Amino acid sequence: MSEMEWSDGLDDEQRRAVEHGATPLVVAAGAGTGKTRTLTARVARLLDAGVPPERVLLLTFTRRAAAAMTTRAAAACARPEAAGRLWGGTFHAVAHRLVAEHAPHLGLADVTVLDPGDVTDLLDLIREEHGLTGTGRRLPTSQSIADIYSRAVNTGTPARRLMAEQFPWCLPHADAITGLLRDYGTRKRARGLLDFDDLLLYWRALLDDERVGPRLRARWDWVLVDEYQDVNRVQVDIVRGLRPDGDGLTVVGDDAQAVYGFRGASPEHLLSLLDDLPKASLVRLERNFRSTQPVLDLANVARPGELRLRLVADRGAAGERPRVIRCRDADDEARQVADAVLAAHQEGLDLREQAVLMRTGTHSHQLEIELKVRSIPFVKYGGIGYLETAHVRDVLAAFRLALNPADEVSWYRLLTRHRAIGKAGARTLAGILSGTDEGRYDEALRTASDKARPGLAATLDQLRTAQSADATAAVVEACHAAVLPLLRVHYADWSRRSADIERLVESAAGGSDLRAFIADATIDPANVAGDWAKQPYLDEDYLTLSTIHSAKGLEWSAVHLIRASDGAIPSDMALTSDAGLAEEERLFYVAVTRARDTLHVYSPGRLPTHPTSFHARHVLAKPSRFLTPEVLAVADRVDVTRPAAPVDIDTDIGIDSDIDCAASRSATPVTVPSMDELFG
Ligand SMILES: Nc1ncnc2c1ncn2[C@@H]1O[C@H](COP(=O)(O)OP(=O)(O)OP(=O)(O)O)[C@@H](O)[C@H]1O
Repeated sequence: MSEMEWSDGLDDEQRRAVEHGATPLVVAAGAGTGKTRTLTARVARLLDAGVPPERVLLLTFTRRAAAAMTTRAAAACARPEAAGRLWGGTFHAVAHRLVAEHAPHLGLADVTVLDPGDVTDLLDLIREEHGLTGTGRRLPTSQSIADIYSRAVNTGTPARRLMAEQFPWCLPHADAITGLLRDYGTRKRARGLLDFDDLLLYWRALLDDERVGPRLRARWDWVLVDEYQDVNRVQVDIVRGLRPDGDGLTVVGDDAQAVYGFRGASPEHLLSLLDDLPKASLVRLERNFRSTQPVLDLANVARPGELRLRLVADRGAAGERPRVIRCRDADDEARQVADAVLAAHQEGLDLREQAVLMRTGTHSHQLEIELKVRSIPFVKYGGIGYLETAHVRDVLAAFRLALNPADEVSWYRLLTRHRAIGKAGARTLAGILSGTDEGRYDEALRTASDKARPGLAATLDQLRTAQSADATAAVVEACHAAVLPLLRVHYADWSRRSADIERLVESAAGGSDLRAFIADATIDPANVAGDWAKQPYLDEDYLTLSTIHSAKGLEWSAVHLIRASDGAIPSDMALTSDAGLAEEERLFYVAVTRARDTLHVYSPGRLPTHPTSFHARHVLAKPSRFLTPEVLAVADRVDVTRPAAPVDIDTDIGIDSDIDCAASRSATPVTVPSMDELFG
């Protein structure tokens, strides 16, 4: 009945991909060519052909994408019940399900997942033992150490080499850091803790195991992977382990949109799949359903990568040429953007249809001030994800303590939220509270300072109640009561955060399995805030400010790309390596392909040396090297600089890159290979 529905409106190439048989299929899909629609239709076709939903595994980069695709696929073939039976989710979520299912084979009594913030907390907790505390000299942050760990594990690079190449300021502490990282691995194993990288390493180990591997492989006939250009080495091994000869495998990706090199991803993985699987077919999607041809003309000349896709607009040749706007400085840039946004709004374009994209979250500081002054509501995404969800993680820490009073990392986290408890005090108290001693709560109170004691006593009271409660709702309520006063102490914007927390608490209390709730919320933290956060402080209509990373996969009618100056895009942090520079070029491509109708690219000639200070020194900046003569030839150039601004010297600006983290390993009957050799 439903063929028409799932195949409705597909173009010829999309249809070829959807109707392809069981041999391996690589879909090279340019920006805006309907990857999502194609993958969804392929799943729907499989279901329509009678494939049992549980034989299909769909791996995506966000939970939201998986949910949307499985629901739509099931609906398109009139089998809504199939949505819940399909295996769909992020690599980490599916890994968690499988690792939990095979916990006994892995020698794990329980599976407790550490999110990237917990990893930093655990490193913070144990760094003192490795001589990495004190105020006598500048020391690497726990965040930097977590980054070193994760990159070493994800790329198989020894930590010392990695430090020499990418974290030179950490090299004087190399011995202490490698010692700390070995200890980190040991502690995790001893406590049954798994970080995000462990989830993938354990999944790979299960596939490599001679008893479990064949059973896992036999579970699915069809494996579909979205955004394959963003998989790392371990994820490649998992996909190949699931479908060794490639039969039933479909991967979709775009080598020009690979932007997760810092997590060990590489566009090479997409390209090498074609070499590794001789039976593989390649379908190229080049018809773009998003943008006007003038926007695509710019995207096509800016496009890096091997696949050489040339996008053609389904909408025909008409459209406004992109503009490259040369402005004097960051303030000027902010005014230009605000003017353009308001002008478009006056002409009827909702703010929601407009976005400002930037390489790094700190680039919009001047613009945010300008928007506030001119009463333009906006919401900002990216770059501050973990800080934004810090309060969510505080509640999760309380939930974990309700289930497991020996969880030292969660104690540490909650203790650092108290008035008058610093990191050193939190380390000592976490050691006491996570012990087995009957009188540990009293001992902790005796150890705490006079100032800290009342707050700590209140927290411990509530947690004791939570630990002895049976019903999930009662556990959740006591945890909520424990955390609320801490939010007030710790966060200036606590009232907004406590509104978020109420949603989260309601949702947790409504379920029966708090353990599963915690695991879900830990594995997909950004979605937790997105799904449950109320946003009462926003107008109905607001402008989006986003890092390019967070804008991936999204689209707006009008896109303003700011700071297209060398040192910002490409980020000066990336200029030291060819690979880094290539990734910046792909980010530029991702940014320009988000625009449907209007694309404005701004290039200030002077940039502040510090993102937030009003008295910051300014340095001169060249236009981004990605604004090549070919790019400029397909754009209208607008110069709003004053003649006085010279622009021909090198940049010297210190701009952070927004970097994610995570880290990992462990062992037992199913052998997970040791990563310790990386930390020698
Ligand atoms: N066959 C089609 N006919 C009409 N519109 C389509 C078709 N396929 C996709 N689209 C539309 O094109 C737009 C882009 O699709 P989608 O978001 O799936 O692209 P994408 O390939 O994932 O893009 P990107 O890689 O840039 O994120 C969407 O608005 C989608 O509805």
